[in-house]
Amino acid sequence: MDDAVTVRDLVVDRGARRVLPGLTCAVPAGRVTGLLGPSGSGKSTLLRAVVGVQRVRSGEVVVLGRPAGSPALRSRVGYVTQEPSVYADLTVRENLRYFAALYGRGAAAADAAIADVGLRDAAGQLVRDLSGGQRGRVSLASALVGEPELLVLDEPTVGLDPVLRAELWERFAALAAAGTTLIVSSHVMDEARRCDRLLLLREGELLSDSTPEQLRAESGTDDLEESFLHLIRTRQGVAA
Ligand SMILES: Nc1ncnc2c1ncn2[C@@H]1O[C@H](COP(=O)(O)OP(=O)(O)OP(=O)(O)O)[C@@H](O)[C@H]1O
Repeated sequence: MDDAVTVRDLVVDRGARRVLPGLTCAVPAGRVTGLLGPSGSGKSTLLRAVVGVQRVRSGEVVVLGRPAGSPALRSRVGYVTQEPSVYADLTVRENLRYFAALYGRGAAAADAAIADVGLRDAAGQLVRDLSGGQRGRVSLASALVGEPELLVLDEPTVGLDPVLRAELWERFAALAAAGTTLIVSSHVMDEARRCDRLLLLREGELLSDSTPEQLRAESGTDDLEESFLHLIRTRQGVAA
């Protein structure tokens, strides 16, 4: 299987801190890859490097065959940050029509993206009047509307209720089935089971690159949270 993203020996410093000390990993094309790890482990930093907005000290990040951040990737990669980046003084529909137009798409694509994130009933509302979770979904829709080949989503389900969260994960799986590559960061281990592949980060190091099934088998538990803890303890044991 082809890799949509390859990261080799990536070193990133943020402030005085070395956040990624030499990370090597890959993201398979047409799959949902979960990027998991505790708060501060470097997930957002890695995602920023993949979309080409992170200053890197050394190493290589190749995205869809080109260096991360290449102008040619702009319309092929969608990025949704933790902070919703949409226009508060426009309605949901106006936001989506605007983003659709940027990608050369029309009103039908905008409406479809609104429906995809479950906001049809709020389409006429100003974004500033929405809840935080709803605003996040508008941001997600603004990336979906461009139908990018690679979708990079930084904690897209934060603040969502379980029903919506499940619906979004179904949507991610459907996108992957249609050929889109998704990288989804989360620190909710429950979401790990919905991924085809899992990258587990801890303090900027890749603890594991496997599937949910492999992870469970290796640790002898069905609980992915337990598996993660098992992995950390094993590594600490090895390091001691
Ligand atoms: N602008 C910055 N200047 C200095 N250090 C930073 C900056 N942004 C992040 N860091 C540090 O880099 C480390 C990794 O941060 P990062 O946001 O990549 O982690 P994360 O795994 O995405 O965390 P979370 O799950 O909480 O979003 C943290 O220790 C953080 O304090």
